[in-house]
Amino acid sequence: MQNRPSEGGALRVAVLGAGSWGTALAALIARHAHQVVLWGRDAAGVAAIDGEHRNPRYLPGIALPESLRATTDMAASLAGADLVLVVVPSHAFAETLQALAPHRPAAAGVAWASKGFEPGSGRFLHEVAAEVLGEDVPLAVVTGPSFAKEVALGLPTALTVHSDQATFAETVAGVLHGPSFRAYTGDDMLGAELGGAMKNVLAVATGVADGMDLGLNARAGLITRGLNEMLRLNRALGGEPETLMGLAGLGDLVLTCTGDLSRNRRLGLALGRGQPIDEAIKAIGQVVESLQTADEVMRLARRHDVELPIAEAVYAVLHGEITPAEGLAQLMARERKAEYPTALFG
Ligand SMILES: NC(=O)C1=CN([C@@H]2O[C@H](COP(=O)(O)OP(=O)(O)OC[C@H]3O[C@@H](n4cnc5c(N)ncnc54)[C@H](OP(=O)(O)O)[C@@H]3O)[C@@H](O)[C@H]2O)C=CC1
Ligand SMILES: O=C(CO)COP(=O)(O)O
Repeated sequence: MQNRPSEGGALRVAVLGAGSWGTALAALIARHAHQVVLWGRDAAGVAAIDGEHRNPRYLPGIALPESLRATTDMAASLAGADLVLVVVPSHAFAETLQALAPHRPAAAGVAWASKGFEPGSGRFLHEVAAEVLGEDVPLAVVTGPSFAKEVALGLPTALTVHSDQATFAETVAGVLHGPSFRAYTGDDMLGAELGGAMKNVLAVATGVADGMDLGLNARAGLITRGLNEMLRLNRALGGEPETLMGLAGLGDLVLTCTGDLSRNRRLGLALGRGQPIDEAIKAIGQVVESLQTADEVMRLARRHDVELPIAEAVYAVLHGEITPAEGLAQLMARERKAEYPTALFG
């Protein structure tokens, strides 16, 4: 792996995490003529990306740009970087930030495309980032409906970049935006992260329902009432409702609840068909964020006294406390009530 000097207008971007999403985003940014170095911890995977321009484990059969460089040396990936994009699973987020901190060039802001919370604490990733990196480092979250495979294939995609610093959101959106990729911006990191995390839990619920052949009405009902759960927790936490009605919330919820490329939906499908959870996780063979996120969503819900019946049923199914059939019975037996007992907007 050899770094080249950057040319006019092109930024140097370090992408940390060489799984399916990190590789797809690195390839997208490299196709936009920026200089991208992808860091991964697996030497064989990195060698295939750097030398053969492919990632056989995570994006089989997809050609990557020849300009995309890859390395297992994190310090080398960060040398001269204008921008850092972290794309590891949420459980590895804090340790990756700690590892990158000493090598981050002073001017490089840090964005991430991971979806979830810090396991065990329920902390948002922007809270973790501010603590590890310090309050002065520009931070941004990249989120929205975006399956890695489709982005890697160059299919049209729209997502959103939220930051407290408008200029940093513009910088991050600027490297992502291109002929087949629309990157919007916003300033609500909390709402954006909440949507991206919660949709994974709700995708398990619709997967379970579809696995049990409960029909299309059940699926639409779960998506809509799931959105309501997102909005209720978001209101208690102080996020903007508009964020949840956009790409970071509704958009990603619809994608993940209906698209079979979703690993969280596939976990739900397997559980709904009666497959044991360990077998299902092994068969998926990639990160399934809901396994940690369900715990953290319920931790936040209890802390803020918000009722989330669908997320709670998913939590109980994932922990083997109830069967999918019992989860369904539990949801259907709930009291009849107003659709909006309290206003969610305004
Ligand atoms: N895939 C997608 O379509 C999308 C994913 N996301 C989010 O992106 C994040 C990453 O997921 P994704 O790329 O899909 O996951 P994958 O399962 O495709 O890949 C996981 C990657 O993370 C690496 N990894 C695992 N643990 C660690 C660790 N402790 N330190 C460093 N690297 C580690 C793996 O390395 P190794 O191979 O060595 O195990 C692998 O490169 C998740 O939060 C996910 O929700 C968001 C939008 C779309
Ligand atoms: O976040 C995603 C799409 O936006 C990917 O979803 P899964 O993690 O369920 O595969």
